[in-house]
Amino acid sequence: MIAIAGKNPLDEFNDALVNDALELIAPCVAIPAWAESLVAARPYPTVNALQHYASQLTLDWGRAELNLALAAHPRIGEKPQGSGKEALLSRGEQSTVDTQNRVLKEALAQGNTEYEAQFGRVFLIRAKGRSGEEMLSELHRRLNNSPAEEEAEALEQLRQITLLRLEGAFAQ
Ligand SMILES: NC(=O)NC1=NC(=O)NC1=O
Repeated sequence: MIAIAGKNPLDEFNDALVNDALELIAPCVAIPAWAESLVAARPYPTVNALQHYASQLTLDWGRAELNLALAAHPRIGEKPQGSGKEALLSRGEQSTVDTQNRVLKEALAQGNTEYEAQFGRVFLIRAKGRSGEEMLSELHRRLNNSPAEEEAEALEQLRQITLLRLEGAFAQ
């Protein structure tokens, strides 16, 4: 949440120095080029215009961006560690996962291990609004994807996570 006394988040972002503006949106996704392009196109007349351009920029993402971004996304079902903004956001997004449910927790851990063995990267899913059970069934479904299908699905989930975080950062 970009909250500086008195100014609305959009004005704050538009008026900020480049490095401050980059810092404001860095927690959305760990893809520097995305943040740099978004900051370079300031000022934005509305939050909608900002979000539209941010969404357009995500269409260029491929495997390299996916692998870059995954470093900042803890596994589903593992309590996101760390004190950074990303960890805070991840904890919020994953708050629906009932980590007290040992059976679910173990099934997610098992699924994550299988997924990583099969696709060579962390399973990524937009967790906000999804229960742990829903994410487990999505994980099982996606284990049947081909590598190409799965890369496309993972990228779409990364786009959703990123744009939801951006929305949150500019919410009044
Ligand atoms: N591996 C993941 O899917 N992680 C995450 N999904 C989210 O929506 N937030 C995360 O940290």
